[in-house]
Amino acid sequence: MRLNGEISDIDEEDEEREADVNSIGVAFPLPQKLVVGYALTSKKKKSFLQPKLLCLARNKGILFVDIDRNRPLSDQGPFDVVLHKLAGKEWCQVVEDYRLKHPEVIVLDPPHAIQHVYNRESMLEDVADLNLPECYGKVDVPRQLVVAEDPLSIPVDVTKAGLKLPLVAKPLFVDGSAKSHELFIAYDEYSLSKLEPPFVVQEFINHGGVLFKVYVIGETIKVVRRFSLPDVSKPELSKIAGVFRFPRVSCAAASAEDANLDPAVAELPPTPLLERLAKELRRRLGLRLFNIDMIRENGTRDLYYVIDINYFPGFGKMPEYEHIFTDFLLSLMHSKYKKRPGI
Ligand SMILES: Nc1ncnc2c1ncn2[C@@H]1O[C@H](COP(=O)(O)OP(=O)(O)OP(=O)(O)O)[C@@H](O)[C@H]1O
Ligand SMILES: O=P(O)(O)O[C@H]1[C@H](O)[C@@H](O)[C@H](OP(=O)(O)O)[C@@H](OP(=O)(O)O)[C@H]1O
Ligand SMILES: [Mg+2]
Ligand SMILES: [Mg+2]
Repeated sequence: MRLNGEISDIDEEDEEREADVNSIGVAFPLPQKLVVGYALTSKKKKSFLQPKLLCLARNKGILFVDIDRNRPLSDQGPFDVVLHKLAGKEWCQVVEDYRLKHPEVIVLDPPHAIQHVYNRESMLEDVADLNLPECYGKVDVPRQLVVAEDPLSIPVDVTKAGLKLPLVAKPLFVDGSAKSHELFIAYDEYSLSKLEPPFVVQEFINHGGVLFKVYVIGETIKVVRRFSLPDVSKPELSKIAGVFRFPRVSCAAASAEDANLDPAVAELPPTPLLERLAKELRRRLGLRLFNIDMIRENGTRDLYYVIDINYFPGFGKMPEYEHIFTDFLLSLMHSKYKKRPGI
């Protein structure tokens, strides 16, 4: 099946099969309700556009079409939905201009909203402002400060801000590169002066070595457990000095779903808490596709910290993402048509 010269996810063999069936008149053409243009890195295409997703989508009448970055976006399609995650200011501008010119197309998600979570300072601001009712637990963010340029002033700034050791340093900007996911643990504030700004310095929260990844796709949420960095004990802290580098720590982290964990560590955050958090963040961030990394302070039952928010994360690792994502796309269409006057 071709669409304005674009090749869809249906491969040639499938095309032939479809044509054969249609030519002898024993079946109707597959229903086509929704065209989704995608602009993704090859890594993302591989992890997200898996055969199972494409097959399910096709059965539901959803067609994924690869956007050609070398041609104007408006000349391609027409699309019902544009799904994108590519780095660079130029690309952001292309998508922003397209959104203004084509308000009828649902763009996932608006570039300005994505930029907001590509900065580790603004990323957590909305969580800090939330003030959710505390009936199911308290959600906070670790205390942090931004080191913009002068690393020599860090020890004084850390003391002034009252940050407790150990500390985590993370690059301020997230741009999809391996370097922007490099993390440092500092056992003393002086060692941080060796790092290259800009970065954020955050308090390390002991959390029993398990992290909760809360995936959000529209109104659906799904939480999984992942192994995380181990706790730092007081004796360890007093014995060790220096700063230690962890390249791409979260990506390397394995699933902890089937692990034999201490029940107090393994217990998932309460669903009503996660639902409220996701709903509020969806609204405040203006994003529909993201995940929230949450930890529970070790030794507490209900003190949670959000440490990271990722735009259009690795949904390929989310259980049942194929069904959830395709249903989400269809729901977008339903709400779009419901909004039309007279329909
Ligand atoms: N403040 C903290 N306290 C304790 N552990 C932390 C803290 N911040 C980060 N970590 C640990 O380091 C990991 C990586 O940190 P973070 O999630 O911020 O980085 P990232 O590169 O943005 O990850 P992702 O691949 O999810 O985008 C976390 O998954 C967690 O295991
Ligand atoms: O799903 P989690 O564990 O959160 O990890 C994701 C990161 O948060 C994303 O930043 C990665 O996507 P990009 O490589 O497109 O930034 C994303 O890459 P992927 O989609 O290729 O798996 C993941 O590494
Ligand atoms: Mg993370
Ligand atoms: Mg992240």
